[in-house]
Amino acid sequence: MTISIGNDHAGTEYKFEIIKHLENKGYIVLNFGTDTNDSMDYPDAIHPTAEAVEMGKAELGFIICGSGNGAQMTANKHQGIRAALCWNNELVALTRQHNNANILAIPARFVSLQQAIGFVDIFLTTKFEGGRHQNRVSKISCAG
Ligand SMILES: O=C(CO)[C@H](O)[C@H](O)[C@H](O)COP(=O)(O)O
Repeated sequence: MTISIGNDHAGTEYKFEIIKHLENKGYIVLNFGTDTNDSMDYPDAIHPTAEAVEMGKAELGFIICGSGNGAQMTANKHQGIRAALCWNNELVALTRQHNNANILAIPARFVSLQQAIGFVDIFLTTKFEGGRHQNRVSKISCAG
């Protein structure tokens, strides 16, 4: 499975640790940066990260910034993206089970690295439940 990942300067440290974790598990990772701690504009990294998932180049994605908000807002501008901002294990599981989220936004300044890596594992191993949830997910996209 191929994973898309991107971050702003607040998420760089966590991004590199998450990439190591994913590659150790055999995933192919597409890294859209940033790879430094120099201040940058998160949309510049998040748009290509989301586009890779939207275009099918990656099955799932992770976006990391300080609060996770800006990254999530940016990713959800892409028609094929359902990006969820989560800060505990239950929220991560639920957004896969109920929303079929395909990108997880991680608030690097508000969770530990250990928590973030745990979120990654839950996100990748939790399946969408379909059924009544599929009807709702199908309505997320604006008509037209
Ligand atoms: O998405 C964000 C804001 O909505 C992130 O938290 C950014 O990482 C944050 O805004 C960066 O702030 P900084 O003071 O420029 O480091």
